[in-house]
Amino acid sequence: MISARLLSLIVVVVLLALPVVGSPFLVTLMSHVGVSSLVVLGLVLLTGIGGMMSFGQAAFVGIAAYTTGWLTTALGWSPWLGLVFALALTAVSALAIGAITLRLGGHFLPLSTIAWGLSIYYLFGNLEPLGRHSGLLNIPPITLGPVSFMSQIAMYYLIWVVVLLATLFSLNLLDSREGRALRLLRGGAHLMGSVGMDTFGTRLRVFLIAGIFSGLAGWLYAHMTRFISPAPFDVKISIEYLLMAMTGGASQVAGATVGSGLIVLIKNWLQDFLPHLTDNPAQLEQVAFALMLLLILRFAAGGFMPMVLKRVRSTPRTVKANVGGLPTRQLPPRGEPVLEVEAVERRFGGLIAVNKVSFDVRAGEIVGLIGPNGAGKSTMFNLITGTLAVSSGTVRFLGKDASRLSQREIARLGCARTFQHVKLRPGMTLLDNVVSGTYLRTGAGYIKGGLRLDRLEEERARHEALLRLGQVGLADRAHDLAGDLPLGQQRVLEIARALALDPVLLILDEPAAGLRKKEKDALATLLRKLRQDGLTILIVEHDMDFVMNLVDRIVVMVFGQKLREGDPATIRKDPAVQEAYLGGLA
Ligand SMILES: Nc1ncnc2c1ncn2[C@@H]1O[C@H](COP(=O)(O)OP(=O)(O)OP(=O)(O)O)[C@@H](O)[C@H]1O
Repeated sequence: MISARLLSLIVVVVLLALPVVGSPFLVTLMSHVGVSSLVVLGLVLLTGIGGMMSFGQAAFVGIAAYTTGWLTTALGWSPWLGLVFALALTAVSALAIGAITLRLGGHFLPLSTIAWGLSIYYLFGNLEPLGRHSGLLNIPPITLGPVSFMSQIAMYYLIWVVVLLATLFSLNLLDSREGRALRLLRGGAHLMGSVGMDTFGTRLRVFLIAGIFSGLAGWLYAHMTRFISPAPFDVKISIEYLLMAMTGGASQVAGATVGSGLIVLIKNWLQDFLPHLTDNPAQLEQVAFALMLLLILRFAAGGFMPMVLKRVRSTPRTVKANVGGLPTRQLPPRGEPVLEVEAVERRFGGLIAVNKVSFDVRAGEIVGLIGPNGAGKSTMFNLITGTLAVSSGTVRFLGKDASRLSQREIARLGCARTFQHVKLRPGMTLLDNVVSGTYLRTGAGYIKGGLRLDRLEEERARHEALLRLGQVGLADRAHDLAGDLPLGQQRVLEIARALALDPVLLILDEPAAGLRKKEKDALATLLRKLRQDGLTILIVEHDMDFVMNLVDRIVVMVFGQKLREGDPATIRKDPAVQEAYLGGLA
């Protein structure tokens, strides 16, 4: 085992020493690895972590390269001004393309990036001022005061400084508030909305960051090679970038450099070796790459980095105490209406899942919503939390009409929920899953997160999360992965995440399912304690003993309608309710 710190130090020392000990050819090759790493780093964030496939990254590299290339050759501007305009144009293109395509689900996003990549490639090849397919020549080198980056060695150092800074920024970002939003993207919009995160905004921002990393690569590439033509910005090269990400380990930041290094070196070796085998080495190179892709998918789908990380020791960061708390909200006085559901209806085509149901929930009480399978309970929860839109009727939350509000807005008002089908990020620790619940109580954005200017707030959020984990009895497993918990305990973990929102109303969908008797008792004790502290709770649960001994009031639903409402003792004796449950309550 080697420590992560020592390994990083070794990498930096090797990179520093390489121009001294390596051949000029190796230095040039490694500069190309660095440029590719930047693009692939963006793909790690976008595809590996965010789950969005893009075949258009080479086009962003091209936009930046051509912008700086044209401005510095045709207008004679400084490469630094070229950088400003190259990044600005890349950012505007990424935002425009992202705004149009990122709402598309399934295969439409990758398909649209192919279309975009192809159109940009043909645009470069057909515009007279950009030199058509011959490209732009004599692009000037970068200079900084007396320092010129004309030599390959100077350029090498500049490129790797940028790569290391971008890598650090990405690592910091992933360990920040917005980075957690990015890591939750694969959990889906309902999970993100339930903790107040903006799915589309997060997708757009990471698309922008990946575009800017590609833009930086394009700027460096243009002033390194001093000549550009459309070929390196083709969709084929975008596929190569994806191959690099997969080879390194698409969800690992360090995988970007490792994957770029491996593919650039293999490509270089193939270019030396294949001419001995065939007269048409270029085509055989494509075949070799296709084979490599298949082999990686078959035998090492996670890429190279996870194998390395198994041998790297990293100790979890301790959670600091005495950092102060996050802001908390004032709970409404006991007995005041928190939730008012009035004649709410939800149709799915011809099916009426919830049919003009009305009830209310008052501050400081626990209300149970029960009914046989398919009665419409989960649909009702989804209507209350904004996960589904009501067909008609009104949902009022703290006196405010919330019928048309989004999930995020309802979460912001103080409504936190758990899900019938658990929604957690299994590859994140328990602590990180719960910290994601503090999203609305914290404010650090991308810049603060990436530059690590968010530490005090982050420590407070982590402290808060540990307290919530302690409340549900999971503090000793804070640094374990959520996916390692049994399903019943994952439901309890969802409660801790919901509590981290500092809610007024806690909505629990079958929280006791999968728990053992002792764990159910502990959960009931926790919910009673929360009620005592003034929290309002609405709960769907099939375990009748659990519900009857816990709640103050029960609403019974059958076939989408409200059948009865009353205290547990009355409901237990009600013949209509017993009939609905086929004698199950008697
Ligand atoms: N998205 C949907 N599209 C179509 N029909 C749906 C949808 N969601 C729920 N339904 C239907 O609405 C009805 C109520 O379902 P719902 O899941 O709300 O019931 P439930 O009381 O929560 O049941 P269970 O206890 O089994 O979870 C069912 O007939 C279900 O098939």
